[in-house]
Amino acid sequence: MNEQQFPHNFLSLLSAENGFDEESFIKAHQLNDAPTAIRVNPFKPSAQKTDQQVPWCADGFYLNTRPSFTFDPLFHAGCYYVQEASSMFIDHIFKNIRQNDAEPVKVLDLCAAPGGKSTLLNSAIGPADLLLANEIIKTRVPVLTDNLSRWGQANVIVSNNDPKDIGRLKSFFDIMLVDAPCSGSGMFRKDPQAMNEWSEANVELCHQRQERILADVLPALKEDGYLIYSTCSYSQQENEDILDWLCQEFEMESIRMPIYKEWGIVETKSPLQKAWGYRFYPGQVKGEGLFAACLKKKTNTGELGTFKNNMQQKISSKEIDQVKTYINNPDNFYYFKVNDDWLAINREHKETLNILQRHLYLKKSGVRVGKLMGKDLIPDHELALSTIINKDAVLQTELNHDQAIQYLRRDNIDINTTEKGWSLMNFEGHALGWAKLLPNRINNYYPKEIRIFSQAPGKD
Ligand SMILES: C[S@@+](CC[C@H](N)C(=O)[O-])C[C@H]1O[C@@H](n2cnc3c(N)ncnc32)[C@H](O)[C@@H]1O
Repeated sequence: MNEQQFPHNFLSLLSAENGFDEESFIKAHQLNDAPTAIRVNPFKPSAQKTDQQVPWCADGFYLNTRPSFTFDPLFHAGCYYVQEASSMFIDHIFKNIRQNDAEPVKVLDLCAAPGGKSTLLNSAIGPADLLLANEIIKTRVPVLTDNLSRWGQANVIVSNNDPKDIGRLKSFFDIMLVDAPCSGSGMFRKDPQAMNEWSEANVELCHQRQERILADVLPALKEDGYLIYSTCSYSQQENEDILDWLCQEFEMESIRMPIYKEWGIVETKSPLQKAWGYRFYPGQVKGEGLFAACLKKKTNTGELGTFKNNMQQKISSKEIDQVKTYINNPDNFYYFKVNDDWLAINREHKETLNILQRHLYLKKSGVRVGKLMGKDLIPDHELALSTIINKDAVLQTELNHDQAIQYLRRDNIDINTTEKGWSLMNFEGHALGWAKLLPNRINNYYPKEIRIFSQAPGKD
């Protein structure tokens, strides 16, 4: 790639940015050697072969080669997420603003699909904290719920709403991440096609949409709450200009982040000198293009009104006791039903769940445990992947790599077993899902929608 191959005017605009090194940027795009990185799941430790740590994220690691993740059962078990390294800077920001704050927090990830930053935030929060991961586009919600189900936590809710709907939850969240839809120039190296769609007119459209999204959702942030704003664009209109606008229109206060020179991140000051931002340029950092910043809200937008809780279904304590046998530390959770399904969420979140059920379209709430059929539980896939399951209450079958791939393809599995009943199908001790062991066959219950379709291991 040479400089002529970037979209018209793209490089000339970028070269005006302080701290931008054009030569290393062009070279990084010419070499086309985007680093591969994963972020490990702290709740599902596994023997990952990792090479070098991502400097701004303790769970992030670069890999020297890009393996076929599709054919790695540990990927399907939720032991790690494949995420480009710059994005993991959100972890650094989150840990800095959470440092001295022992109070539980409600965290919103507004533009969440496919869930890279949601799984990151889910790792960073504790059980008494809650994450609401929202995605406006309905068809993008399943991938978000699948990724969060793999992560295995019960302190997470997924919604499918417009930012305006969320904005009605006045002063509800302590921290919100707006990883805004943008013109995407930061992904040019990984996705050269994105260059064809880039134009100054589109940057302007994205800028307007970013302002609209932020104005709609900001009422939901508490006074003294934090907004983390990020894009994968290099354009000042989508980045520093947005920060100036937030400071001017909403009296927000910029929070400066500690960074080390050797990380290669460029700290910027917005044109009106109101805010700090953090820019990631390929060639200067080991990662893709990213912009991130953090601001504190200094105004009060009122409170959400109170209301009577009359939405809960009547449920029998006998049934709850039955469900509890499948859960570790069962008294830590609140159990509820949605249609015939039993779900569990960390008990601190009962009230919050109730409020969110009233205001939003919830697509996942805590962990779906399964359906009760008389004395039996028909276990849900989410339960298998969760870290709250009581593994002593169920059968477990350890699979080798070939058997695990057969299972993940939803094929017949070649195993000899004399056990009968529902069994977790494990790989290296990590559950992949359920199968039912019958006297003369095994029924494979891996969900059809997420099974492996490709036949031969290859690069993905
Ligand atoms: C940069 S992507 C988010 C990536 C995600 N945070 C991650 O780390 O995996 C932006 C998301 O914003 C969503 N989006 C698009 N238009 C939107 C709008 N008007 N309001 C809110 N979200 C929107 C897109 O569907 C997309 O999922």
